Amino acid sequence: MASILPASNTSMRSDRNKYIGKGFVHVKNPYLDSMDEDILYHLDLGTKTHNLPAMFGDVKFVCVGGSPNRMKAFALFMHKELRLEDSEEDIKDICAGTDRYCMYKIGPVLSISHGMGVPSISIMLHELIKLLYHARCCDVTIIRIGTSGGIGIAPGSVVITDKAVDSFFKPQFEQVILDDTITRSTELDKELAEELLNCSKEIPDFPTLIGHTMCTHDFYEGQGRLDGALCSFSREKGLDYLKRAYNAGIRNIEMECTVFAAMCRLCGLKAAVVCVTLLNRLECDQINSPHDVLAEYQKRPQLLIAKFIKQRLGLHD
Ligand SMILES: O=P(O)(O)O[C@H]1O[C@H](CO)[C@@H](O)[C@H]1O
Ligand SMILES: O=c1cc[nH]c(=O)[nH]1
Repeated sequence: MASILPASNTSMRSDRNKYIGKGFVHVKNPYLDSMDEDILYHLDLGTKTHNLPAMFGDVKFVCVGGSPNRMKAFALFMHKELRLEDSEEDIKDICAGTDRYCMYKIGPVLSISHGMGVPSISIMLHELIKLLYHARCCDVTIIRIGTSGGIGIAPGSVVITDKAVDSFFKPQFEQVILDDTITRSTELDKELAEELLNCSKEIPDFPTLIGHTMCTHDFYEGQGRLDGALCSFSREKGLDYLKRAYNAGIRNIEMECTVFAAMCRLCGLKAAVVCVTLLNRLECDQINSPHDVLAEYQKRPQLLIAKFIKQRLGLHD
């Protein structure tokens, strides 16, 4: 897969402005184009060392999720679903030179892991978005396929996010930049969410709903759990918070959706968040379903996204 550039082909200063608009992925950084080289350190890729347009120019769908194993499994699944001619052994981790993230390319689909939490996904997204920009990708759809804690819905339900909200139930992402806090919108693509919901209706016994998703900066206290190493509130207070979240339209809690929505929106990527729920937080804090049940739950967003991508590509089951 690696396409290494000859030493002479090093300039980044091509006419980049023409790629803004028209569905091209763009960056909002006046300094980038004046750099002679851009090293995507955590992806082990770079503009001088790799021919990014040749390697990634045809990417139309990017799927991201926390776990490296899940994203490898998704890549292998997509390879089967798209019935590509190359063999399964050809699917190699493009980022094998770093153990921060993994990345697989299956035809027009890129599958990438992002680790847990806002800082981890944010670093990956900076470099991924620059990668798509350097590769001159256009009309890219990006989907986070994750796990989450449900609120007031049956475990195993798939939630398609309409609004990504913070711990105060606000549809915004606050980023500390230098010693200032700036607020970015977390609006997601409504049509894409509806398209995904319609797609889910074609899969038998597939509980799916559209709802708000809350992003927290902690799995334990931040999500109202009583079972962390620290807990500074009462059972009643924790439950009251979760009930208020439910009444505000929140149906699940995870740890990346707000920064994901904010960054993708600013850079011209149509984005969706599709997470399965592993438990009902109004009933318990611990994830206690058997391993095989959890493994099957984790596959649900993958099934839906595979169906969606095949529909978009005009492939039928
Ligand atoms: O299943 P993933 O994609 O890792 O996402 C969820 O799971 C992790 C916590 O277990 C957090 O990263 C949360 O957002
Ligand atoms: O409860 C949960 C389950 C998965 N991921 C989360 O962030 N919270």
